[in-house]
Amino acid sequence: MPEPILTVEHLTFGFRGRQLYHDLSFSLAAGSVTSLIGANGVGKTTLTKLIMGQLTPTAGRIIKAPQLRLGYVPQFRNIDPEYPLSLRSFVALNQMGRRLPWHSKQEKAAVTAVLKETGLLERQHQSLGMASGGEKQKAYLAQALLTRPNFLILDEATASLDVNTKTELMTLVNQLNQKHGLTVLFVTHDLDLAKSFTQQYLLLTQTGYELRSTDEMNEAAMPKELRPTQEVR
Ligand SMILES: Nc1ncnc2c1ncn2[C@@H]1O[C@H](COP(=O)(O)OP(=O)(O)OP(=O)(O)O)[C@@H](O)[C@H]1O
Repeated sequence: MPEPILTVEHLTFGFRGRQLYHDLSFSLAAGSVTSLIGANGVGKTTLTKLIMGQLTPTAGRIIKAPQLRLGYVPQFRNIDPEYPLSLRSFVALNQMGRRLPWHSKQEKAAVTAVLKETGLLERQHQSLGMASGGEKQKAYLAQALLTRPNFLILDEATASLDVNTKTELMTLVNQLNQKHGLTVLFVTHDLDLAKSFTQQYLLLTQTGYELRSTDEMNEAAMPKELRPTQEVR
């Protein structure tokens, strides 16, 4: 069993008197692919914020392995067709801490590498505003990959994509997992995607939680809101 890259111990947290988790404990092995599932409002995004250090636990602790480097792919939001940047320039926005006002050779090579890895290289000069939903989502993924994370949180990253595009994105995420040993935490409502593309699931409910292999997932026992696959409107 690989070392845990993240351990949550006895976590308690809530907002204004409403407790979201009480005594939540689990650990994620380096290189594991986990879906984080649960009904609307149960606290999935809040848990990702606690992991990213944007919120502080009321009790308990979150232990990160020293080598952990987090990347975050946000929920897909459509982008104005007039958005002025190309896919390439959008991805390069995440090149933080540049000392020079222009991109060095190495920085350009790093952008090219992530564009290639996400299959966007040929379309790099396409405007982001006019790109397809799948290309936009891959651009967010490429942007997150630019900082070379070894732990990627995808927050409902596929929610408004069509089935083929969701499958393509998750196939790419699985390839990154296999090639680089990337640990993945995939926040989703989609049980089919969780079963097909993740090894285990962390289910949050109002009364507790469970972390199990997706092979053992019993869809009929899942919270009602999760059972039908959410489809694209
Ligand atoms: N900053 C905040 N202040 C107060 N309440 C908050 C705050 N952020 C979230 N909440 C509440 O905490 C609960 C959990 O929110 P969270 O976004 O983590 O749920 P979620 O499981 O990700 O939901 P969804 O599936 O709808 O995205 C919700 O009731 C939400 O309204």
